[in-house]
Amino acid sequence: MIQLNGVSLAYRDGTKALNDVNLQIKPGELVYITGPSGSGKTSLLKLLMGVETPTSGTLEVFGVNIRKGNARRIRRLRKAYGPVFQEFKLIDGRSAIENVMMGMRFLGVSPKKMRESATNALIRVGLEHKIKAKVEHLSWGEIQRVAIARAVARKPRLIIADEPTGNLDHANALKILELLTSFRDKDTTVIITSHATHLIEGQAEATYIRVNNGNITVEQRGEQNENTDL
Ligand SMILES: Nc1ncnc2c1ncn2[C@@H]1O[C@H](COP(=O)(O)OP(=O)(O)OP(=O)(O)O)[C@@H](O)[C@H]1O
Repeated sequence: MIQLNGVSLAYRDGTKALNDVNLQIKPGELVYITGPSGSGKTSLLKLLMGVETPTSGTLEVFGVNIRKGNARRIRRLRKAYGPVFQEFKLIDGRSAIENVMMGMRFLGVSPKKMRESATNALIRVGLEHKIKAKVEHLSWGEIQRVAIARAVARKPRLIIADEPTGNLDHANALKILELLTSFRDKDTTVIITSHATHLIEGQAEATYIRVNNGNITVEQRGEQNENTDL
């Protein structure tokens, strides 16, 4: 469960990124975050990841209070995340599988198990033929798939993807969204930010968070919120 009560975030220079956000995300939800550039989408993700802490209000992720002074528990909480962020670049000169395994370094998993999970994740994203390919030789769509494999090989409870469709044409963007959403199950929450509202609006079962100038509105479609406690 993710719970935000009256959460605001102001950066050190005084920029107010989020104002009084109230939100609850249940296990197994598919959540899209949309909104114009600079509206606060990434700031919201940074809070959920514990990279930033609320300036006011309370934020709890899987029972961990995201606040200053709670760094150790937040670090441990990060094992439950599967981040697909542009900033976490893949490492050139290394193969797809090496990159996926690097994402699992701090999980305390044996090298054999890491290789097995990484191989399965690459197969799941359709890259079985590129397992040993150096990432700099891959297409942009394939790079996104490696990034997704790196996230899901961690067997996360929360997959967070920031603009995963950027730089992709319509058909490939749709495939990446389909792939990401396919990892949602009753224990795995998937949160995706996107500018591309035309790509994501069609979902029958999803929660839409629209961010505008630091304020959010939430629309829930379909049954997913009824069933998550079963
Ligand atoms: N580290 C920071 N210090 C100061 N201001 C910041 C910082 N990061 C973001 N901001 C500001 O906070 C506001 C929200 O930014 P944020 O990155 O969350 O927007 P966004 O909706 O993700 O935008 P985009 O779609 O362009 O990525 C913007 O005004 C931005 O300039």
